[in-house]
Amino acid sequence: MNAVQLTEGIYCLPVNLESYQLFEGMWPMPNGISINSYIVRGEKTALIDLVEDVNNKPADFEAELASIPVTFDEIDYLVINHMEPDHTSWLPTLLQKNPDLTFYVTTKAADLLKSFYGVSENIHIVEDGESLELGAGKVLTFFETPNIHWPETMMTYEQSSKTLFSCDAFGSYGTLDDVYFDDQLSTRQHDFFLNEALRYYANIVSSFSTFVLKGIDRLEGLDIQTIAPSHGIIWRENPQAIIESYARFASYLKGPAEPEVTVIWSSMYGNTERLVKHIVQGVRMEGLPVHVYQVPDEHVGAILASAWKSAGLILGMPTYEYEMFPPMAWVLDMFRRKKIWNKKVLRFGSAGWVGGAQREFTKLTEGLKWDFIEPIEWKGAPTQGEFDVAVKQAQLLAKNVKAFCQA
Ligand SMILES: Cc1cc2nc3c(=O)[nH]c(=O)nc-3n(C[C@H](O)[C@H](O)[C@H](O)COP(=O)(O)O)c2cc1C
Repeated sequence: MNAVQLTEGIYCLPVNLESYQLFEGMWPMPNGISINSYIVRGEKTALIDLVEDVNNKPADFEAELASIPVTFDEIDYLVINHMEPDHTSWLPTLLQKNPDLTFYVTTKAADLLKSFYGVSENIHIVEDGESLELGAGKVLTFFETPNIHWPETMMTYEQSSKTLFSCDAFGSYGTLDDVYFDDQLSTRQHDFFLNEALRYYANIVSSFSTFVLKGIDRLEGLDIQTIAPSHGIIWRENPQAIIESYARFASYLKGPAEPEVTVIWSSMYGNTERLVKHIVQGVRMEGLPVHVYQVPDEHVGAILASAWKSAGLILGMPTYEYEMFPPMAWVLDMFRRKKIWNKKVLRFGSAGWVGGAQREFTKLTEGLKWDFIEPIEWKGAPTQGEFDVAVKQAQLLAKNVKAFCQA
């Protein structure tokens, strides 16, 4: 693949990771992901972010660099917006090819450069707002945006083209194959990338939502014509679309999220499962979209995206050894880690004798700022009475969600 030109002297070098890989070693990527590096060329040349040293992917990066053409010894500066290894793990090889390049990094990134790669020379630590003149009109300015997504993170802005190299912020899952810019997308592809942005956000960024909002505030007043993230599509027709999407995703932390309900259920022998269709019916009677996931069949990566976006959650799980069915406890632990907060919530589930799931549910959801309605728990098989209560409680939950979203 060739490098993709953004404008005179500025190129994207996207490298695709395939869908069989797990991102961060745990997140399924049904549509893969791209890792985008950028070249900015004035009289001097800067490389912004790097490729992961995995599955021979650096060979793609090298081919794209050669297509510009830029040789390794022509790279004067390596700007590292973010030290996570998906953007840096090929650094030792790059240094062998060009030992003379100068790093442009934040103070915290300099510490990580040493601990991850033993690099402590040729480092220029940038001040927040500092600029680097590359010549031929190209000027890079650096903005510290800590904790989107690691503490050392910064963004880089190229003044002449008004391009913001935003690293993980404004990124999405999904490979870049034959389209690279938002103006090349069909409506379907546009929706696809916004959905991939939501799933990426829920998996990778959601815990840092407060910092996302701070980062977006920090960019206030900056004339941004292009958002060039380190994952996914480049937004040059309407950069506000992805900025506003990220601001909206971040706002779900405090709620309300969207007027939708996510139902997540698990069942060993079908007693809990038998309530699901009545639950769904109750939500639909209130006219709200409802998304249904079975645990553990569905990976928590997909569930997180739906739960993050929904103002209402309904969770079904039976009792297992005096606690809840364990795969559901794992989902709830992930909800805690990823800050799935401020939701309207209903729980349902079958037990055999004394129960125990509800007790653990109460414990695991402490601190999530969830607003519960009366749970539905019964012994053994559900009766018509439980089916009726399921419809009624799901309807009540949906009503609460609507009121929450209108408030
Ligand atoms: C391995 C196992 C452990 C269980 N432990 C408990 C328990 O500690 N307390 C309880 O009240 N019921 C317990 N039960 C009974 C289930 O909660 C009960 O069968 C329930 O109806 C299962 O719901 P399901 O059909 O949706 O899986 C256990 C069942 C199994 C299979």
